[in-house]
Amino acid sequence: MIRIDSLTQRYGSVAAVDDVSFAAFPGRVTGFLGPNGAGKSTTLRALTGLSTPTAGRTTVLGHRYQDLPNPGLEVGVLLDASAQHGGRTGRETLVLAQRIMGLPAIRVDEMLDLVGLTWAEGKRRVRDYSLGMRQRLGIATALMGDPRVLVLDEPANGLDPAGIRWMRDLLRGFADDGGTVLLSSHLLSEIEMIADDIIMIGHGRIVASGATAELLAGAGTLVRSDDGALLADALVAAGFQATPRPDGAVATDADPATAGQVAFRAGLPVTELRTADGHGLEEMFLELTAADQREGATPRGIHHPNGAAA
Ligand SMILES: Nc1ncnc2c1ncn2[C@@H]1O[C@H](COP(=O)(O)OP(=O)(O)OP(=O)(O)O)[C@@H](O)[C@H]1O
Repeated sequence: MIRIDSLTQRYGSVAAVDDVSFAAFPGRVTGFLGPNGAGKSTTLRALTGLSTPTAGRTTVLGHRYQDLPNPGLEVGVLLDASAQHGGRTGRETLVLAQRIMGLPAIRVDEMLDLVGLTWAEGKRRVRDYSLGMRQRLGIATALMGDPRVLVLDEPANGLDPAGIRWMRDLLRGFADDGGTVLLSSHLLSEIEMIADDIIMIGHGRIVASGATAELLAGAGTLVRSDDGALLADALVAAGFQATPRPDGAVATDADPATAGQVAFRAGLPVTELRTADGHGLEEMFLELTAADQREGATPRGIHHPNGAAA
């Protein structure tokens, strides 16, 4: 599990990330979606200990990344595939990672196989790799320590359609085996296809979050009580769909009056009850991306100004 709690990162007077909170859960692929410059990389850098946040806290599996004694065994990270040393071969890059993590040498060949890099490609220098090959090498490094969590910044960049499908299947399998995947992208179409949950960021703030299907449908009712899990159980028992959101609210296909009655019968005091007003995710994303709205855009619709993590 990954938690980002009230993270703020300022560069001078600019808040690249402004009071951001969310969580990524085991068994799920969480897509971190936002236009260029929204604050995705800044958040992931703070999460992986590469920068010290101005305020807030980030944890992976309950610990700060910096406090993990052998982080590669817990968290696979790929932030910038082009940052690998161009003078080393792909194989040398993996051997370094294998030795740093104290793993058996066989892992290098296993990882080359896993990411579809041939023996000959492994012998080539990274500077002669295509971006897609670098992404595969980066994913091989990230997976080498058999971690339970993956943090990937724009991993599909440079992959061809077959490569994107390969990566999608790989991440799906990783999550289905109980792993936690957090990956960023500036492409809604890519995130839609791969992510179970979406966290959307714009101008350094979370503007929408929740289960992908629910966000894309964008309608229904939003109901909140102190115990979101119990409330979701009660709604499901009453025959409705109910999805607990990372911020503690529950989205359901019950109408607001019915959702309120279900909560009342379950003895759960309702603290918020409203129609999820269906402002489409795509429209919101386009609004954020529109060049003429880069400054001062007011996100609407499924909007969680507090962005509280579950
Ligand atoms: N070291 C830095 N110094 C000053 N400003 C920075 C620094 N790093 C990032 N920023 C600014 O912070 C904002 C967020 O950048 P960030 O790289 O996190 O965005 P992003 O969502 O990852 O974008 P992209 O999709 O283009 O990678 C941008 O306005 C960027 O210019």
